[in-house]
Amino acid sequence: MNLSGLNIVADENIPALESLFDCFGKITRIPGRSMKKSDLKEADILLVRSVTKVDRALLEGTPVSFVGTATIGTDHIDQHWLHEQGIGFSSAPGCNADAVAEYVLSNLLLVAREQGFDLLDKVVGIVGVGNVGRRLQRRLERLGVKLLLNDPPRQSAGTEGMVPLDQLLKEADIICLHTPLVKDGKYPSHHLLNQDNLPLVKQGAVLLNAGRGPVIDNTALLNWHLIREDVTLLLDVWEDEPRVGSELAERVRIGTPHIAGYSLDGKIRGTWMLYNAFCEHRGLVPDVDFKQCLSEIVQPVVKLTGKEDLTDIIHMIYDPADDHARFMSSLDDAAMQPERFDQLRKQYPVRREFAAAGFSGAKLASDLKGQLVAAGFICD
Ligand SMILES: NC(=O)c1ccc[n+]([C@@H]2O[C@H](COP(=O)([O-])OP(=O)(O)OC[C@H]3O[C@@H](n4cnc5c(N)ncnc54)[C@H](O)[C@@H]3O)[C@@H](O)[C@H]2O)c1
Ligand SMILES: O=C(O)[C@H](O)[C@H](O)COP(=O)(O)O
Repeated sequence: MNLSGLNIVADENIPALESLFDCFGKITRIPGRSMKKSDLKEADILLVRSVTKVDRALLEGTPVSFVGTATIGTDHIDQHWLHEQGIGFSSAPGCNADAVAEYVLSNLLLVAREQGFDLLDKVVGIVGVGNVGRRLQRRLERLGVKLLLNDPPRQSAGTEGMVPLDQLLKEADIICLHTPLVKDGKYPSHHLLNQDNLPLVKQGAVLLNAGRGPVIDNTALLNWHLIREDVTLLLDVWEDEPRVGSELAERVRIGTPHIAGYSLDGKIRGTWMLYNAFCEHRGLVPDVDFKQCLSEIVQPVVKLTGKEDLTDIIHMIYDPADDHARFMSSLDDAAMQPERFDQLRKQYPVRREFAAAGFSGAKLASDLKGQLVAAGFICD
């Protein structure tokens, strides 16, 4: 690596920055939500997360020549303007997709246990079958769950087996939203679920959104849910986050502060992907392996008594009820204050991905072992 002396300005919530970017120069960490042009007067590299709007207003007149976002979503970035200006750009596609798929699985198993149903008797509809949706599809299929898939952009590119959104809404018992937030073009997803199509949702269905808040019109959702309390809501993302109205929050079975993708593995993978992208941008050869970045993080160990089922084991690694309890205790009468929402995210406990788990104690029964492999654990 023969590059140093650059100024790197980064969101304070990006992990593993020092081990990956120290070699390029001086790192200044600042809060992403309030980042402004004056913070970037001398910046060569800007590294953000989803809470910083990166556009002409932020960057014009600054020396920034490379922008990276350690996230999957890119709706906060004006990529067109960056391209016009010749500013290098990278996001981190798929970096936390496993974490989101695991968040969904943990949530669905929680609801199944509470409501006394078996996921195998339900039809799960996945809207948006990209990095997240495909991982979820694979795990549910391997567990034997029936699926309906909707992804018009992929369908028009030739992928078979998709159904129209209205059909999915009418026929699925569980609906999971994993589209990006797109406001224009041929397949906009802004308010994809709205007052016109929410009434199509089946009696007693489960509706989960771990994409972006504005993919569901939250005002329409609240009004509809006042008369459709039979539908179980699981929301990780909110239309006006970091502000969340209590009226909607109090109607959800699981409400979380946009943390579906917050595994430590996923966050560090995001930083590592930006490191690789920056090396490529400057014609450098990367020399840090992803495994090296994780080497000092403690491995979670599941201690088995022999009585656990799949839900128990998954919830030993990640139980969404804990996040929900923290979220609800942060609501005041009218709303979740933006500072509190951000604080919950900043102080998020270490969460590892299923594949990182080790096992001790009782031997795994072979049928449970098969389910764990299907769910994304590696347990040989
Ligand atoms: N809650 C979280 O913590 C979290 C974490 C990661 C990603 N996300 C969000 O989830 C989104 C999806 O992530 P991904 O990695 O799967 O992205 P991806 O780009 O790999 O896949 C998105 C898929 O959605 C499809 N799509 C686009 N517009 C659509 C529409 N109108 N209707 C149906 N399908 C549509 C695309 O064709 C694509 O296949 C991200 O853009 C991000 O906004 C949220
Ligand atoms: O797009 C993504 O990757 C996720 O939504 C990500 O988890 C957002 O986290 P943030 O950047 O807001 O910390």
